[in-house]
Order: sequence, then C-alpha cells, then structure tokens
Amino acid sequence: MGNGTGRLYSALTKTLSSAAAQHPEYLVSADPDHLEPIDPKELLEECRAVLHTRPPRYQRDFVDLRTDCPSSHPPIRVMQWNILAQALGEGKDNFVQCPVEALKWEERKCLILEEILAYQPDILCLQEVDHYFDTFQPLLSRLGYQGTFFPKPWSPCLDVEHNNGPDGCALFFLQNRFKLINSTNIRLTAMTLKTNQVAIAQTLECKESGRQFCIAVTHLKARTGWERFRSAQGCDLLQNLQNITQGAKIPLIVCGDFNAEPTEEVYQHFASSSLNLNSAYKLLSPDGQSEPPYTTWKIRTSGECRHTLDYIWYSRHALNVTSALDLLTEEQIGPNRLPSFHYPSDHLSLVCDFSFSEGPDELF
Ligand SMILES: NC(=O)C1=CN([C@@H]2O[C@H](COP(=O)(O)OP(=O)(O)OC[C@H]3O[C@@H](n4cnc5c(N)ncnc54)[C@H](OP(=O)(O)O)[C@@H]3O)[C@@H](O)[C@H]2O)C=CC1
Ligand SMILES: [Mg+2]
Repeated sequence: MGNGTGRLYSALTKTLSSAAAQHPEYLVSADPDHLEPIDPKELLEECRAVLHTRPPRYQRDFVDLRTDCPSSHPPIRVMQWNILAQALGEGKDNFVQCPVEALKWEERKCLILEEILAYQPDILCLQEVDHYFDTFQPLLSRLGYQGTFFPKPWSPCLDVEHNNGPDGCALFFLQNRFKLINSTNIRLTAMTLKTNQVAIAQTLECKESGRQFCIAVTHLKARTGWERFRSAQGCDLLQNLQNITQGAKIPLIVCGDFNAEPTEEVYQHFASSSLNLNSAYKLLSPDGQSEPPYTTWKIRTSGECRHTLDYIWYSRHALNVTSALDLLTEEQIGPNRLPSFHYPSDHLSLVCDFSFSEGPDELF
C-alpha cells in the first residue's frame, strides 16, 4: 500500500477490520503537501474497506450508442454530478427518509470516490462541492487530475453550523490527456444583475489528437418560482459560451444541474441555441428525443421530488456520443429514494463517452 509511515491515522481506523482499512493511507492524509501519485486501485480498496458494512454499489451499465465507424482516438469520458454538499445534506435539504448515518461524511465521501473511481472519467464536472480543498483537490490531483473550484458568492452552506466552507462548482480533467488552453470563472447574471450562481468554462486541447474543445460546468438557481431567473442565467451562460467558443467554432460540452425540467424555458434556450447543442442523455430513449424520467429522486417534508434536472449538452455536429451510463432503476433506488446507504447524493451521476466527428470544421 505504499509508504504510510508518519501519516495521520483517523479514529475511523480503529473500527475497521480489513487489512486495507487498518492502514488507510490516502483517505486520512488528504494533505496538499503529499503529491505522490496514488494507484486508483489502492484508493478504491481503501474506500471499499471503509464501506464494508454497507450494501454493495448497484451495477450500472454503459449503453453503446455508436452509429458509425470507431474513431482512431480514445473517447473522452465526461462525468456530470451534483454530489450533494455535506452541509446542505445534513443541515438544509430535509431528506426525511434518509437515515442520518447514511450522511456521515467519512463514509459518504468514500461512496462518492468509489463512483468516480468506478467510471474513471477523463473530465469531472461537479456541483455542490464543499470539500474541495480538504478532500477532492488533494486526492484527485494525486490521481492525475488538474482541478478548478469556483464557490458560490453566498453559499447556503455558510448558514449551517459546523459547515466546511462554501459550496460551488468544480471541474477536473486528466493532465495526461489534456492541456489547459484557457479557463474562465463566470458569475452568472440575470437581467444584468449579479446572481449567486456560477459556472466554470475551460478550453482544453487533446494531447493525442491536438483537437481543442470547450468544457463548462454550472449549477443554476433552485426551486419553483425561479423559472424566469434560471432562464436569464441560462441566456447569460450561452452568451459567455458564444464568446469562449469563438461563435461556436470550438466544439462544446456543457454539464450542469440546471434545476429545470425539459419543459422549462432555460432548457428550450439550450436546445435551440445557435451553438447547436444536443442533450446527450436523450440518446438513451428509444426515439432519441426524450430526456430520462429522472436524474434526482428524494423525499422531503413536502413529499416525493422526482425530476430531470441534470444534463450534458454537446455540439451536435462536432461531437458524437459513443456511450452513456444507464440510470439506476426505481427498484435500485429503493423506497426511501436518495441519498441512501447505497448512493451518496440525491442526484445521479451522468457519464458519457464522446468522440470527435470526422469532417470539416465548418460543421461546428
Ligand atoms: N448570507 C447572506 O447574505 C446570503 C445568504 N444566502 C443563502 O443562500 C440561500 C439561497 O442561495 P441560492 O444560491 O439562491 O440557493 P438555491 O435556491 O439555488 O438553493 C441552494 C441549494 O438548496 C438546494 N435546494 C433546492 N430545493 C430545496 C428545498 N426545497 N429545500 C432545501 N434545499 C433545497 C439546492 O439543491 P439542488 O440544486 O440539488 O436542488 C441548492 O443546492 C439562502 O436561502 C440563504 O441561505 C443567499 C444570499 C445572501
Ligand atoms: Mg442539492
């Protein structure tokens, strides 16, 4: 398991039985000064040891969506996930059917890491990150990712006692696959007013193919009654992305928790934008035209909330979706819905593989 001498040991280790769990090296020493690479298999083993009393993760399969000949370059795997801010999950969200023990950070973080390690995305777009500096940045950088974090200006996490700082969007990419060309942190506006919602947009260059593309992550304003506000935030984001992609010349992928069903105006703005975007998860439906029935499913005091809010948009002419990770079924999600001992967030992760379309750049 590598050299763990002198590292801090958590109280957690005393309660664990497996060999890996007796000497957790990576999980307890998320120290930014430790920069040696981690073997993902070893970190996965540590996570599994911490989770040994929990039910195993549900199996989700990738659906093959290829329609043409295989590309000569490896696909770009993108994960979109609202991981649920720890402070919001414990202090604000009111998940009335979720046992408090299922929300304990020391175990929940292992479920989140397990999900990331299981699918090994090349690019990771996260919302509600309130453990960037103490957990995700140090661990993911040792797994080879370069990370960027942009917190919300007035994160609701800060209202929660014993919070771990503000939540925000985070974007990670594998450094051995991409070179960072440009990075922009965007505070979204609505009708020219600055809002509490943010986005990160980066232009990356694929080291294998030399091709550039733009990747963006956002988390729009939540709750009913804010539909026009979300729509305005979406317009602002689209305007920013028009500039960053030089008028849609650079292929684009936009990941986000839009907090909007497909019937909302902001969804329609993205679907009909001159950026020529399509929503990747529609491709899982039989006719390729329908979004999944849910991407989040929880029970609050107000009742059951099952919604499609999370999307991966992509330039429909410049990129192909070659596969997408299927969602959990209602049976797998279970009667108490999410989060749970099985799954760490109230939102499901979305994972897609992209390849570049062969053809002239004008098609973008
Ligand atoms: N200190 C200050 O001066 C200020 C503080 N604030 C704080 O920020 C909050 C608003 O911030 P804003 O960014 O607009 O937040 P949002 O309305 O966008 O929601 C914040 C979070 O709450 C979650 N959420 C959605 N619906 C519910 C629900 N019914 N019950 C509980 N949580 C829910 C959302 O999760 P998901 O996306 O998963 O649905 C989201 O992550 C205020 O309530 C206040 O606490 C705001 C401004 C100023
Ligand atoms: Mg939330």
